[in-house]
Amino acid sequence: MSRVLLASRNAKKLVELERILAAEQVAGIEVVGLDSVPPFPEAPETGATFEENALAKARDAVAATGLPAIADDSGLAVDALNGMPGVLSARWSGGHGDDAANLRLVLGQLGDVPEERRGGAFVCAAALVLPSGAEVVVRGEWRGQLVREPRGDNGFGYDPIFVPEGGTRTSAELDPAEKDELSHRGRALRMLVPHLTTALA
Ligand SMILES: O=P(O)(O)OP(=O)(O)OP(=O)(O)OC[C@H]1O[C@@H](n2cnc3c(O)ncnc32)[C@H](O)[C@@H]1O
Ligand SMILES: [Mg+2]
Repeated sequence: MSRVLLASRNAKKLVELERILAAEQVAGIEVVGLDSVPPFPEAPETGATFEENALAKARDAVAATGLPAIADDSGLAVDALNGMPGVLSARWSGGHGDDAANLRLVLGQLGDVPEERRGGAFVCAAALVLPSGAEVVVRGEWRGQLVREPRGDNGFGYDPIFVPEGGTRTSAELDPAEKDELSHRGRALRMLVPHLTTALA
């Protein structure tokens, strides 16, 4: 059994990462969170791309623990805001991880932008880094529309204002399994699974 570290300090994101991997039933691995390893300092996420940040988080985790690590860097890219908040999604309103304030700020910035220009995408770069130094990073995207009023209690972050393409409910109104099936994170992690299997099983 190989232990694999999921290097995220966002509890709700971590739940999704664990759930998606559990559904894939990868044989021979035991997934653990950062609470199972001694604390180590968190490097600031200063990369210009989701991929750079995901790799940096996974590399830090491997360097500190010696375990293979998976990290996710993700966010919302809004067309009418030229792809922002993008890599700044977690701290868009200033403080880190204030989901309600971040979402309110994006809604305010979009203002009266009409339906046809309220498109955007959730993006997730997922990185797997091994103690040998081997690395792989993949990207999943999930397109949708930004609504004017938040709806739903599931998920986290910008889920209450994002209606996935082809649907009518926000991603905060989807059941967890429905979100995982479609989401940027589900897509990225499922792309990573064959690499995980090859590297560790
Ligand atoms: O870096 P870690 O420790 O993993 O945790 P974090 O919350 O800082 O994570 P990110 O740096 O990747 O920032 C992602 C932000 O993008 C938003 N986001 C990412 N995935 C999302 C999702 O599935 N639904 C809603 N918002 C999401 C949300 O605001 C997150 O805080
Ligand atoms: Mg972060």
